Formats: sequence, C-alpha cells, structure tokens
Amino acid sequence: MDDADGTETHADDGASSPDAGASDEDLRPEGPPQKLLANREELTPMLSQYLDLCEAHPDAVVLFQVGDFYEAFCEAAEMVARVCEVTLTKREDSTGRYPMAGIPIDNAASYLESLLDSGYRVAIADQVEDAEEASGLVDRAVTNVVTPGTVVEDELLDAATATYVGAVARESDGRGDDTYAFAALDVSTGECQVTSADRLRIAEELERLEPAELLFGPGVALDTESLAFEAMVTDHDPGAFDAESAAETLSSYLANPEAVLSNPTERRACGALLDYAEYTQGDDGALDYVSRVRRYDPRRTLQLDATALRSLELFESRSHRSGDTLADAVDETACALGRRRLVSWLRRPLLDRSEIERRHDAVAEWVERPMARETVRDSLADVYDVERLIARVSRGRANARDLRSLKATLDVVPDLKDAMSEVESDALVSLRESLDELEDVRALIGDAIRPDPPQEVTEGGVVREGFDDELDELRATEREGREWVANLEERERERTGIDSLDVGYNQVHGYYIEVTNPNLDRVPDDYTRRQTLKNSERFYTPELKRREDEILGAAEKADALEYEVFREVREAVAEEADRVQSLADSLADLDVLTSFAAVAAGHDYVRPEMGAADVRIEGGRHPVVERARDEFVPNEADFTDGHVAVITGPNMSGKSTYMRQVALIAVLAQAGSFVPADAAELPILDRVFTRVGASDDIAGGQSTFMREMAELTDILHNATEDSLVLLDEVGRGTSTADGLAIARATTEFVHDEVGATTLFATHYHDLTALADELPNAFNLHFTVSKRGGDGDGGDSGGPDVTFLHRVAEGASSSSYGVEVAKMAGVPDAVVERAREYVADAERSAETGVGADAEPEARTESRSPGESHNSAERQERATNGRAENGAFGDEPSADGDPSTDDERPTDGTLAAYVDGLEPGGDQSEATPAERDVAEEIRELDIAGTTPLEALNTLNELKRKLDD
Ligand SMILES: Nc1ncnc2c1ncn2[C@@H]1O[C@H](COP(=O)(O)OP(=O)(O)OP(=O)(O)O)[C@@H](O)[C@H]1O
Repeated sequence: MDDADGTETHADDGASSPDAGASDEDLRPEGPPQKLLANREELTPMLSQYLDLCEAHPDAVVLFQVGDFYEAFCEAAEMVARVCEVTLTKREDSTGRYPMAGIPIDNAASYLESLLDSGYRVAIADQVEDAEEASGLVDRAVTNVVTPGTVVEDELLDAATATYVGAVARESDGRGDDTYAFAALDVSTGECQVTSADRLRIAEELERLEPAELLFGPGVALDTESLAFEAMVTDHDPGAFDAESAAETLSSYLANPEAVLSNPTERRACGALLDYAEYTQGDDGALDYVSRVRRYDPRRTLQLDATALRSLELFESRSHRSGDTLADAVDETACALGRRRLVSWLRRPLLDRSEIERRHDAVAEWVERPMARETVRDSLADVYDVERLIARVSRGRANARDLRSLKATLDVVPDLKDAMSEVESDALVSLRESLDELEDVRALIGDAIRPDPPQEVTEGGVVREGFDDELDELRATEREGREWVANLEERERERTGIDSLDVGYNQVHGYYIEVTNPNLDRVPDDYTRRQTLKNSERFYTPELKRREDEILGAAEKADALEYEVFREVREAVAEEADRVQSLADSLADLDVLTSFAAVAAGHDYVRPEMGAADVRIEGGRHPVVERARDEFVPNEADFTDGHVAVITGPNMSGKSTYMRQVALIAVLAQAGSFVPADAAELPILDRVFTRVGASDDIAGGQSTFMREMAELTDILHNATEDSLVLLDEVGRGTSTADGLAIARATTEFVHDEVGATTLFATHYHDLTALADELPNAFNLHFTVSKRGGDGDGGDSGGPDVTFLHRVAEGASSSSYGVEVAKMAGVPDAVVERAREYVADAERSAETGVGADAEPEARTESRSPGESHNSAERQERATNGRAENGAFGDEPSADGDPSTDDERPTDGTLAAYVDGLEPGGDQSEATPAERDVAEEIRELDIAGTTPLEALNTLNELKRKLDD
C-alpha cells in the first residue's frame, strides 16, 4: 500500500496471530517499542522513522500513516488491536517480525474515541509529502497529538459542553503562603481563562470547570484522587512553567501579558498551558485563534463547589437520565453556542447586583415581547457552532462546507438585528449593536464557495464560477473537451456507419472508441488499438488523445487551482477570526437570555427581586421535580424572621426537594434567569453549601461518616452570613447520640457564629426544641393527611397516609416510617406487625410502662462506656420521655412539648428490645426469644434504614414464629 516504503499490505494475510510479537503484559504501548530499540541499527528506513517519532512523543501512542491506514507497531499494535477491535497482523522483514495493527484513516474518529476512552494520548503522524512524488521514504510528521483535554475533532466533542485542558502553577513566598494559578483552555474554540488564589479555592475551580486533562507545574501536589471528577494528568515539560519560557510563549498571544494576567504564577500557568496546546496541535507555532485569554476572579461569582454542583444536580443527575438536571430544565437554547454559554452561566452565577439585574431586564423584555423573541429564536436555530468552526478555519482544518456554514450563520445576523430593532433593555441593546454582520466575510464566502460543496477540498467542485478567471478558463477548456467527446459518438457513427459504436472512459486507459468484433472491418485507418476485449476492440484517434490530455490536464490543474483558491479564501476568513469570535460571543449571550425568557414564559417563572436582606419566596417550585410530577405543590420559604429553619417531616414528604428548590431558585436568579415561584425576594448569596444525606453519597475511600464530617467542617469554616447552607440529616452516619449531638451543635454554631441562611432537614425531632431556644431559628414541617385508622394501635388497618408535600410552620409530630414502608411494598404482615409495635411503644410512652420496666440490670448488660448513657436515659425515662429512652442515648430537650409525642420507627424496635431485656419479664422467654433479643441488641440502629429495619423485623418475627 505504500510502495515508496516497500511496506507489506495491511490487509489480513492470514498470518495474524496474537503471538506475533512481544507479549509482555508490562510493556507500555506508549513510547518507543523495545524490540525496535533493540534492532535500531538494522531497521528499515520506515520503522526507523516510526521509532524516531515514538521517541519524540514518549507519552503517546504514535499512529503512523501508511497510505490509507494509521498503523501502530509492536506493543502499541497489540494495544490498538485490543482497544479498537481491529486485526493484529505482522510486518516481517530481514530484521524481524513486528506486530502491526491499523485503523482506516477515513474512519479514524471512532477508533480515536476508543483510545481516548481507554486513557491513551495519540500522536497522529501523517505523511506530509505526496507518496508518489517522494523519492524513497515518505516524509512523516506528527500533525496532532489527540488527548482528552485537547481534542478538536467535532466527532469527539460534545456540542453542549466545553472540553478543557488545565494547568496549575504554584509560587511560594517562602513563608508558607503559596499562590496557585489555574489556566484552562478549550482548544476547540480558543477560549482561555486564568485565575489565581489559594490552594483550596483553586481545587474548587478545578471542580467547577472539570478539565478533562491537567498539567501540574513544579511543586504542585494536588491529590487528583480526591477530585470529584476524572482527569488525565499529563507530564508536560516542566521547563514550560519557567517564568522566562512562559513569557515567551505568551508573547504570541498577548501584547502585554502583565496587563491581562495579574501575577507571575498566572503567567506561568497560562504560558505552560499554551505551550502544551501548541505541542498537541502539531507544533506549528502559536495558535492564532487563541486570542481571548481572560483573567477572572472566582470571588466575583457565586461559589458552587463540586459537592453543591452534584447534590443540586446542576449538570448531572443521580438518575443519569437526560432532562433531570437544572441545566436541562432551563435549556431552551436554540444553538450549541447558547447551550455551552448557559452551562457556563449556571456554573458561575453572578454576585454583582447590577449585572444580575441587567440580565433580568433583558429576560423581562423578551417575556414581554413574545413575537420578537420567537423570531429571534427561530433565527438562532440556524446558527452553526461558529466558535469551533472559526477555530478550525484558523487551524487550516476547515473545509468548504464549514465556510458555507459560517456564511449561513452570517446570513442570519441581519434578521436578528431586524427582530431586535425595538429592544430597549441595556443588555439587548448592546447585544444588538455588537452583532457584526461581517458583510465582507459573508460576501467573500458567498462569491467564492459553491452553495453545496463536497466534503473534500482537493477534488474540485468547491469554487464558484466567476470568482477566478484562470480557474474559469481551465474549467471552460475541460468543459469544451468533454462536450467534444460527448458528441464524438454521434460523429463517428455517422463517419463509420457503425451504429453500435460507443465512446467511453475508464480510469486505466482513458477515453476510447469501442467497436464490436463483427464491425471491425469498418474501422477507419486513423483508429489506433488501445485494448482488446472478448467481443470488441477499443481504439483511440490522435484527436481523441489530444482532447483527452487537454481535458485531464485542465481538470487536474483546475482541481489544484481550486484548492489553492479555497485556501486563500480560508486564510482571508481566518484573518477575521477575532470578529467571528466576538459575534459568536454575542450570539451565545443572546441565545441564553432568549432561552431564559422562553422558559419563564412557558413555565410561569417570575422575576426575582434582588438585594433583599433575607430570602422570601412565595409559591416556590423545584424547577426539575415540577416537570416530572403531574401536580407539584408550591411552597413558601420565608427567612425574614429567622435564618435557621429546622425542617422535620416524614420520609418522602418533600424535605430534600424543598431545600434544593430554595438553592436552585437562588442559583437561577444569580445566573440571570427568572425563577419558578409566584414571587421571590432574594439576597445576593456568596456561596451555596450542601451537605446531603449520608447514604446518598458515594463514599470514595473514606467512610461515609468521615466524608460527611469533612464536608461539614468545610461549611462551618467557610460559610458566611451571605451563604446558603443546606444540611440534610447531618449526623445520620453515626450513633444516634453522637449524631444528634453533632446536629445540635452544628445548628447552634451556624445560628450563633455563621449567620448563614440555613435549612436543616432532620429526623431528630429533638432538634425542633432548638427553635424555642435560639432566637433566629424556627421550625418548619411537612404535613401529611391521614385517612382510615388513626394509628393509635387499636386499628390494625392503621392510617392511610397521603403526602401533601406542603410545608408549614412548627415541628412535625410523626415519622410515618411504617406508612412509607407500606408504600415501598414491604409485606402486609410486616407492616401490620410494625404498626402493633408502634402502638405498643406509644402505649408504653403514655403509661410509662416501657420506661419503668427498664431495670438496673440493663446497665450491667452494656459495655462500660455506655453506662453513663443508660443512667441518663433512665433518668429521662422517669421524666416520662420514654421515646428518648427508646433511642437509648439521646440528650434531652427537656420541656419541649413539640417533641413529646414523637414516635420514631427506631423507637418501636428499641421498645421491643426493652421488653426482652434480661431484667424484664423474662420468666417465659423461650430460647428463640432470647436469641432474637440478642440479635436485636447487636443491631446498629442508627446505621439501619427504616426499610432494612423492617426487613430485619420480618426475619426476627419469622424466627419467633418458627
Ligand atoms: N412540593 C412537592 N410537590 C409534589 N411532589 C413533591 C414535592 N416535594 C417532593 N415531592 C416528591 O416527593 C418525593 C419525596 O421527596 P423528598 O425526597 O424531597 O422527600 P424527603 O422528605 O426528603 O424524604 P427523605 O426524608 O426520605 O429523604 C419525591 O418523589 C418528590 O418528587
């Protein structure tokens, strides 16, 4: 396939076998293959060239163009064959046998994707000279290193999200105060952003942007394991982080780097990053389209760390269903530019009230002008991803279709401006004014490029007639020649009298006149034989030959000239990349503002009033859950009389949804959107913290409880009075006593020291007492409606519970755990038995039986460390608070009436245990009952979910029945 190299064909020659070469599992497929290194002196020129390229790219798998394939050899071949599921063949020459695997170039993207997904970087070594013209070995060079963070191929990129490569640099002041800088680049668009801060905040920035690939400068030791996203860590030349070389790299991108990047650390991170980007794009020098290097200050945006992004399901939902994230719910953008901008606005909601209100003004205006808005959206739907497209143009990778797509986008601009002719809000007016029609570029593409050009740019059919005189002449010659040939058949039939005479063309022999055998005697003298077939002969005439040369010569020249002309046009367009990029920028903003308005109009969102002292939301809804439910119950959130809300209510009653909806409303408002509520007054939050239920979390390495506490520490250290804190069942991951103690202390701390707006959902009903003690705390609870039995135990049917999902003031009075268990499908027998236990426990509580029955002996049966709790419990039990005794070891919230009638599910189990205590009425206890008692005693109640508890109960009951 590559004659110049004397290479074997790639096609499977039957010699393929998995053991065709070295099969050492430990060999890395990247870097120079051992076997080639060993034979270095004897290698054929081609393999020697391959080896050189491998050595120059030790971190990457080199794919080496051989004709229509990209080939890999030795260890790399084995890996490519495995990962890409292609046949492993071999190449054999006098120096040895080398495994070989190849992927077809035409279809390379999908294979590249597999390689990237498997964690490899790929260096593409293309033939950089025409194989036919090469004397000897074809020259090859790495034109592109494909890595997860630097991919530019549309097929490998998600249209809706930006892909970043990031670099982190560190500078130490010698006194322990380090500055960290983080630079991130989207190589597909040229968007580059840089910031610096302390280590923690930079780690947060990484999590916010989630780069697919990271470079760490000298001295940076970030534990990537602890990051909440997966990134490839790349070792790039540490020298690129040096101040001097970074300055040199930056000089190609910024006229005055010091004016844009505020400190040396930022310049080092950015310089190294751009150096790496250049390396991946084939080392052709500076990337012209990276002209927007921007510095940003994370303190100017609402902080959302990885935990918050995840638990609020901004961009990824736990269900992993599309449509289940906030970004999906408020996405009515019309083009990819808008969708990516929406994500970036939601990632970085604003802090500046006037900037926020500027967006709200624009949304309000679009809500009021539905006709114009919809016209704008229709036009935006015709906008291509010009941000990536212009980057391709600058890299010299765009084809003629790309240019036509750019033109189609530019065609839309006048319509957009028209539709916006009457807008008044500041943001929309300045967007309208910034929409550059790029009339020159549009005219150039319109005149030069045919409306429906082919994919290939080297085979003609690209440039319009009338654009280039020389090209037109060549095409005319070609056309005339073809016409002459087209009429030849007719003429020759007439001249020779052979009716069956045909004129045709084939790749090998060119034009011919075909005459069937019976007519051969009538062939004129000027016919020369070209080819003999079974039933006919093919001829040519001197004139046909001359015409053929003319046609083919003109066509070939025209194709080459067209490509030349196309490249000139492409370069002329690339010159205007900055203008195209700022147009893309404006279109993206416009799309998001229009989308916000479309969502607001379609889903009854209101404009929030910003700058309030406290959160006050009327009729608030959860933007995602409300779409999934037929009937969503709106709820108030009023923090004007207190900033700490303790929220109780049965499982499934809507606590988590409620808390998240408050946060999502705040995030949406600060991103510039209207909000799902009847009315909203909102302060400008500096940060949203979330600590959600322990069991909801992925406990990566750490114990769930440790993670919970680490997150809590973060909140308690970093929250301010402008923060919003969501705490969902803090303390659940440990013993009840510790959990309650932590929850209580946390609430007090947040209340007294932090002052943040806090929503604290809890099953510890004792916490509700805090509302009486702390002036700025108040109780909220979720109500249920009961039908049927009243749950007093006398009615074995028990109550039928309907969740109202309605929040109300005050503390809730019951956990309804058993009813939830019933709804979850726990067998009726178990549910009924559980109800009996609840009723027993309640009777015990009323009469004090359970508590009184607890004897001294119990203390002895416990471990020494717990004796204090038992004593304390007994003391409280004597106070008639049997349900606390049932929990075993909770601190008392004496005198709080709201907690007196609580009946947590766990209490019923513990009450059951109490009844079986050795010191209780054990005279008739059977061995089975004693076994059961023992098992119950060993249960970790605090670490057991209600459902597990009921299943355990079912099991225990079965044992007793047996
Ligand atoms: N306001 C509402 N209107 C309608 N449905 C709601 C509402 N709030 C929540 N829901 C639905 O109720 C179910 C339970 O909600 P959620 O998870 O918020 O309850 P919870 O009280 O936090 O439960 P748990 O204590 O078990 O974690 C969800 O399926 C949710 O879709």
